[in-house]
Amino acid sequence: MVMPLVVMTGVASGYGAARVLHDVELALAAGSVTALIGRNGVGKTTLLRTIMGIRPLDAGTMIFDGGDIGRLPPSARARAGIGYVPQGRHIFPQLTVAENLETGLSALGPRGKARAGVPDHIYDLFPKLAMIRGRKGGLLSGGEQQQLAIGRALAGAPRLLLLDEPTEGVQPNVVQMIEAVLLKVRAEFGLTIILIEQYLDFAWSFADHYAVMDGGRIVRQGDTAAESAADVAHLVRI
Ligand SMILES: Nc1ncnc2c1ncn2[C@@H]1O[C@H](COP(=O)(O)OP(=O)(O)OP(=O)(O)O)[C@@H](O)[C@H]1O
Repeated sequence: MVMPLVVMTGVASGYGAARVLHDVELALAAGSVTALIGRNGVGKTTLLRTIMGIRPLDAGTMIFDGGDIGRLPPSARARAGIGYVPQGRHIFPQLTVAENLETGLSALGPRGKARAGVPDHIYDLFPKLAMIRGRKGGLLSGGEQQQLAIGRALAGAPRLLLLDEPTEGVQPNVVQMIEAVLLKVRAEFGLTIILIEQYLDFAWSFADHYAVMDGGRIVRQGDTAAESAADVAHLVRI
């Protein structure tokens, strides 16, 4: 059997005394896309933060590519190959599009520092960003900011990409474009992806697997090809 790229066992995490994640068990095959779904406040964002190392691993183990990353700081996890597109995008408003993208190169370590500028393939994936590369991040539309946040994460050449609600606050035609780009990078780079997504139609069109969170645990998971979104909608509805 091929070793999964990510294996989480008994993962617990939270915010100080407020324990949010309890005993999370999740394994991701290399090249797979998993939609992480669930009601508001059940711990989806906290799980991505814990994988990235922004929240501490209070219990359990986190294996990435055969190595234990559970105690590594976020910068080391980024260098190991984990890219993160946070909810709200967190782009730098005073930096230009090009400068924002360059911050993503730090995940490449010394290779990134030696690199002159943003790799062409990022602008090829997002032609709009090439057109507005000199514009300040704070002036971009929601859809442009989302493209920038994804482009910045991809500039670090991750093998695991964590996407927190890429469709939030983005117009339908931009959602389609983002979906097309994600499918392309997945096919070209064999990326493994975890996607937090409220729109089940989008989740089902893009992901191979789904995992439902409730109360800080994964309470159900399966293949999107084997079940319809309607089968799990009641677990997600507010
Ligand atoms: N910085 C923080 N400090 C303390 N508690 C927090 C913090 N961030 C989130 N929480 C709490 O952790 C719990 C899980 O939040 P989390 O954002 O992980 O949920 P979520 O499933 O991603 O929800 P949403 O879909 O609304 O983004 C919630 O009860 C939330 O209030």
